[in-house]
Amino acid sequence: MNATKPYIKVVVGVILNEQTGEILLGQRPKGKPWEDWWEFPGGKIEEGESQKQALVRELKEELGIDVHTCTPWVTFTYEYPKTIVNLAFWRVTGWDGTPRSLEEQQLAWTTPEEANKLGELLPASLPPLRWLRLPPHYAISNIQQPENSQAWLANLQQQLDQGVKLVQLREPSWPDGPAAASLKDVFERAIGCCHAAGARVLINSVHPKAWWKLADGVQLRAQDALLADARPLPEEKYLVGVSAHNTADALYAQVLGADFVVLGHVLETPSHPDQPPLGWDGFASIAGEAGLPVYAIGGQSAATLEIAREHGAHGIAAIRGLAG
Ligand SMILES: Nc1nc2c([nH]c(=O)n2[C@H]2C[C@H](O)[C@@H](COP(=O)(O)OP(=O)(O)OP(=O)(O)O)O2)c(=O)[nH]1
Ligand SMILES: [Mg+2]
Repeated sequence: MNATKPYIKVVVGVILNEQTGEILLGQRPKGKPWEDWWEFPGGKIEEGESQKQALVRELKEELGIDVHTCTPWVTFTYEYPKTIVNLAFWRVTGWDGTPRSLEEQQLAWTTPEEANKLGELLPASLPPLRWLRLPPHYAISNIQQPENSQAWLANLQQQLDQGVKLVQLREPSWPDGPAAASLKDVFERAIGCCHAAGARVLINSVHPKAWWKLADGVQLRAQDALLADARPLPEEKYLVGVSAHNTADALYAQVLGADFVVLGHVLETPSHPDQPPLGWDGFASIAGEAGLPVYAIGGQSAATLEIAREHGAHGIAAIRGLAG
């Protein structure tokens, strides 16, 4: 990056109506750089302010609302022709008052999918719109044995019925190996169930590369991500997730152009009894640097989604089912 450009720290609110999935965007006021371009409400962090203080102040100034529920989401840096902007995106889910235009800017509620119909969006705001399409729950398979396949498929169907929209197929210890034809059969059936329910499926990189495109993308193990020198599947059609255990793994996911990170394990978990957990503070400090949406993994269930979000998670990933 060019060090002579001004470096601006900005906080941005993803104001989310959790019932409809809509977000609030605004058009930049006349007379400002990028006038008339659409953006998330927000602005520059002032000297001595925390991100949260700046967020609350900006949304009061621009929209007249009093934010009471918000959590850090993704922070990343974007280089414009004349400036370098560090953008801290926060999810805003609770506020008093009705957003109204206080800077003569147009406002619009829209979905992440439809946002581009409003007009031109600030370039740095496009990745967040893509990330917002990632669901809060990421279910991970745990079939283990061919004889468990039927019961597991039934359990998968139950999770899909409960609204799970993202699934990872990961069977590193399949008896005939992770490339077995018997496993491919089960995966093909699982992919069929997921697609019928409008859910996307990623295949773990322990399985043959030829299988990844049967699904909607790949979940790279940390060690496989470090060996890749480019994103292994194109962005238009596929998702790429990266598993991370530390800051270096998470930063490398960003270098690869991955869509998201799965970071853990956060809490004690029977699947990793020997390694110490990151804990929520360890998770938060790595997630804050990842520059991508981060799923928390390790000891997660629906009951931990809120605490995960308070520590900067996009959502949670779990193999033991996400209910309860
Ligand atoms: N608010 C906001 N700013 C964004 C987004 N994407 C993006 O690149 N930016 C950049 C544009 C600007 O360079 C900077 C935010 O500056 P701003 O002009 O909104 O700052 P401000 O509200 O404090 O306004 P001002 O008092 O300085 O006029 O961040 C976004 O989605 N929302
Ligand atoms: Mg602003």
